Amino acid sequence: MTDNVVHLFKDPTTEGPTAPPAPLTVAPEPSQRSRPVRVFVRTHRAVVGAVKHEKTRTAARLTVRHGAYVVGGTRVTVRRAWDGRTGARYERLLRAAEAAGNYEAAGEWEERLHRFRTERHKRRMDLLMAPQHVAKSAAIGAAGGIGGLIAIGTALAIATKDPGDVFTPLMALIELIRLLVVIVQIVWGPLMVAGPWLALAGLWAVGRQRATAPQWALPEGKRSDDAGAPITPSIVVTALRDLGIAPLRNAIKEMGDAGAAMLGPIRIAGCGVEVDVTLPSGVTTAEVQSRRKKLAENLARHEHEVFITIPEAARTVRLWIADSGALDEPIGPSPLVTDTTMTADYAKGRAPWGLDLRGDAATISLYQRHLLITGLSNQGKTAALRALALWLALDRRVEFRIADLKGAGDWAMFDGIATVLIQGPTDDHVIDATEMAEGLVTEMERRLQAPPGTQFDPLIGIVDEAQVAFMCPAIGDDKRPYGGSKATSRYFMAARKIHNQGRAVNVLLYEGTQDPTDQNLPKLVREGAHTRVSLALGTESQSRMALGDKAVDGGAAPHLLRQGLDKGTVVIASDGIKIPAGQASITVRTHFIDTDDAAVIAQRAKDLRDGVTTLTAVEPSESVADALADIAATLGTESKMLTQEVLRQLAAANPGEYREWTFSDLRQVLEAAGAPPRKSDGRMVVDAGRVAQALAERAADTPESAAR
Ligand SMILES: Nc1ncnc2c1ncn2[C@@H]1O[C@H](COP(=O)(O)OP(=O)(O)OP(=O)(O)O)[C@@H](O)[C@H]1O
Repeated sequence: MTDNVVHLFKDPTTEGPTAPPAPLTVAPEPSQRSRPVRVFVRTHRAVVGAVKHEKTRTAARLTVRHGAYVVGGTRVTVRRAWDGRTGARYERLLRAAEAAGNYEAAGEWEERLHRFRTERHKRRMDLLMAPQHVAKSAAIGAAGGIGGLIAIGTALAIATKDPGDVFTPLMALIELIRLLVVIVQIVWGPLMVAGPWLALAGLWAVGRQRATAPQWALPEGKRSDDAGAPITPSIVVTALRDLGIAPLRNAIKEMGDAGAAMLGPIRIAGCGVEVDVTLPSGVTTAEVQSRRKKLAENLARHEHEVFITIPEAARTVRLWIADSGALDEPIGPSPLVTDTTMTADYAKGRAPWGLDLRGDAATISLYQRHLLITGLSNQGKTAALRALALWLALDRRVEFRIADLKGAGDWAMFDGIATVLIQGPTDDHVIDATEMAEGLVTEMERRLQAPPGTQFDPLIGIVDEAQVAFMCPAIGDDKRPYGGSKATSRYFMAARKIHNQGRAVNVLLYEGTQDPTDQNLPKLVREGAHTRVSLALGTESQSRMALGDKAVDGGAAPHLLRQGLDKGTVVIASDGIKIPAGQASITVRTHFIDTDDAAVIAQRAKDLRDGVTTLTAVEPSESVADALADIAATLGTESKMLTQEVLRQLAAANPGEYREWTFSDLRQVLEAAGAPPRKSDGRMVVDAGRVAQALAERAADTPESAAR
């Protein structure tokens, strides 16, 4: 290698020591460069930060808390002193008794107040004469005392033979008085300094004992103390006072500590307590009921843990207040599951359904009562209805015909018990369900025509998800719709007929429906049920549909049940279940029987029976009335007839079908058939020609003709 060779790499020996890499920084965009923050903004931030700092808050709470103890303690002490010296206490109790409407007690307090005033007057008169008495007594006492001491001194002088001893006892007394004065002089200074502090400490102690500080000023741990605390009269009265009802607040303020006079005894009732509150005049029970949420919060409970009902006594509300969280505990299995020997008696027995809020077993009689159960989706409607059917199935005389218009298998275990079991949501299933209901009507009419006194086995028709039937758009060959709530609607009319006349002959209809509206649960159908049951619903108006106005006005509130959390909790309006006197409804937490347990119970029911063949559809009932043909028959040979007369003759010929028909029902049928009533001489008549033509068109309207 020569010196003129140029290397293509660096000579490591010629490199100096490597410098550490420079740290990378991101240079801000010129526009992002921070501007200096203004002084007042910085000051504002600093002040807000200081105020919001936890230490500042703790200090503020501490100050307010102890200040409130002293102020509150002073108030309490002054009030006690005032009460002790005046008739204020008697006056307060008198007002409380008056407000509670207890005039007997009011009379007694008035009497005591009068006595107190008379005695006070006497004491004051005595006090006027007191100075003279005191002066006289002091003079006599002093003279007597000095005389006594001199007598003792004289005896001492005789004994010691020293005349100077005559005054020795008197001088000893004077020395004692001087000593006392010296002691008082020494103690007075510190007493004057410590006295106010001692008084302050006393007031603070009274305030602390009476808890006069506001909740927010209490230390963290003590603040939430009353959440779920036991219910005492004072808590109930305070909760009522703070309800936001002015006359109630004023009346309670007037009553002061005696506000508890409004309350009856607080009784343990199941997993909570129950207390009756007699409201002062000017406060309505409805006003208290409408503030359930606020009342619950004032009582440190959730809304669903407080129930307000109206008992028999006038101006009284009954509060049931659950122990905190108790309603969220499971209630245990159904006796139907645990007692494998259980049987049922349709007429005299009661189905074990669950527990009421007091924790007592809730049993229900199903004898001769139609039933309706509603609720939002997935709240336990089917399970609750099925639990009743499973109990009934343990009475081998009961025949079931079931249409489950959801068809998810919830009722599958009744295969082999029910004589009809339709399962599915389609229009065809609704048609089958309608024919099943019409079959019940036929059987009911047959029974109604039997000789009086004939006994019939119970026949229970169950239509679960009945809203599917009411909303079905299908129309039959006779142009009558299966769904809807017109006089021509087949399911609706069948349900109504069973409601009207089925009870007495033990033909009953149980319907389960979801999320009720006027369309999917017509008024006449919901009002036809004797036992009305509701799970959680969305609105008060739905609760009124489900249970009726009377129950809701009396405090029934399924719309306040918690969707999803209160599954299986039902509100019941029925005379089949024991409802406390004066109440219109009762809340029951039902036992949950799942599908597997239901199948086991169903198997027991099958074992009691001789083997039932279950049909999955029914033959259309023979007796379903053909309104158009009946109208034509009524017209006979007449060319026209007054609509009123047609209605009268229809009702006379088939009262079961037409007794409740009105002009609008008649018109609907005729219009649907294309033969509407017309006016003749200013009066509405049915035209025989039009009816005959409609019948002829209907006869010609076959599937084949439609295809042509
Ligand atoms: N008594 C009960 N206690 C606790 N949970 C229950 C109770 N009854 C039902 N459930 C729960 O609710 C679920 C739904 O019950 P179910 O099918 O009876 O409701 P549904 O209201 O009939 O529903 P759908 O919307 O299908 O009509 C059940 O699977 C069960 O988990």
